[in-house]
Amino acid sequence: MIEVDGVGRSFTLRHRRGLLRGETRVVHAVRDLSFRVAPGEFVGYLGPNGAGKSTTIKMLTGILAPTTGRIEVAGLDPSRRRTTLARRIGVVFGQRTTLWWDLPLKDSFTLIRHLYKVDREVFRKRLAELCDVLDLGGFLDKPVRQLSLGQRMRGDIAAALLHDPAVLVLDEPTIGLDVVSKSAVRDFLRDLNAERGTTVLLTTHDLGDIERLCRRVMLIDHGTLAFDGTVEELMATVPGETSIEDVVTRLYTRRLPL
Ligand SMILES: Nc1ncnc2c1ncn2[C@@H]1O[C@H](COP(=O)(O)OP(=O)(O)OP(=O)(O)O)[C@@H](O)[C@H]1O
Repeated sequence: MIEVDGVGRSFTLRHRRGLLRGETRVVHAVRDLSFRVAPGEFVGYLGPNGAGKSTTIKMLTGILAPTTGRIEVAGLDPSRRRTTLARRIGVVFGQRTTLWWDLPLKDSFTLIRHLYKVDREVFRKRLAELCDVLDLGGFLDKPVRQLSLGQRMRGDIAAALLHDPAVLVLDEPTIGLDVVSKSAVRDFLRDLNAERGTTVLLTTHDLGDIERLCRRVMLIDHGTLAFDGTVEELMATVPGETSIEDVVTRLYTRRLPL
């Protein structure tokens, strides 16, 4: 479902002031990244700040084109077929909303139905299902700007799934949520993956998300893939440690690759 082969992405920065004014510097955000995600997998994508996670997600969703290498998501090259790909994937950015701020939540959903050309009857059924499992009924008529963070996040997740995508990419979907909202979002994602077989790639700094949801975890550092295996294999990389938080802290601070 996701194929990444030898992918790199660099950014060229030009110094605007000071002694180096006019000189350029190249930042290699991602280098020689390769992995595959099979249909129905639920994969965690971990890494310290600045490791290259968001850059990877932007390339998977077609927002950025890779400088080198090849990417295929749901059979398409994301940067060349972004519009077609949008019908096959759902994307949730925890730190910003894709909903219309001033409109009632349900109006955002209707706009999305038109954008994605979802059949009216299919949409009605899907929205009813999502309202039920994500418990959206109490705030469908409220403008998005009046929603709490937990309500907004559930709205964003519903919006990403209205067109029933085969792949869901989540960038920190539980950031800032209280324990109850977090648990509701996690339960929903687990059921979605188990029952509908949706492929999920999850970026998070919350290791509880990884523990509760992901069988497989990939770890990126300095733009390269440093670990790819099961959570148990990840734990075994630091013998004697029993908490995933301690293991990941040790790995980040010892500097990767493993
Ligand atoms: N548009 C850009 N221009 C220049 N440098 C960039 C750009 N986007 C990302 N970078 C750099 O690429 C590197 C990887 O950034 P990226 O945002 O992918 O990291 P991340 O793993 O998502 O970090 P975080 O956990 O803090 O969100 C960083 O050094 C960052 O400064």
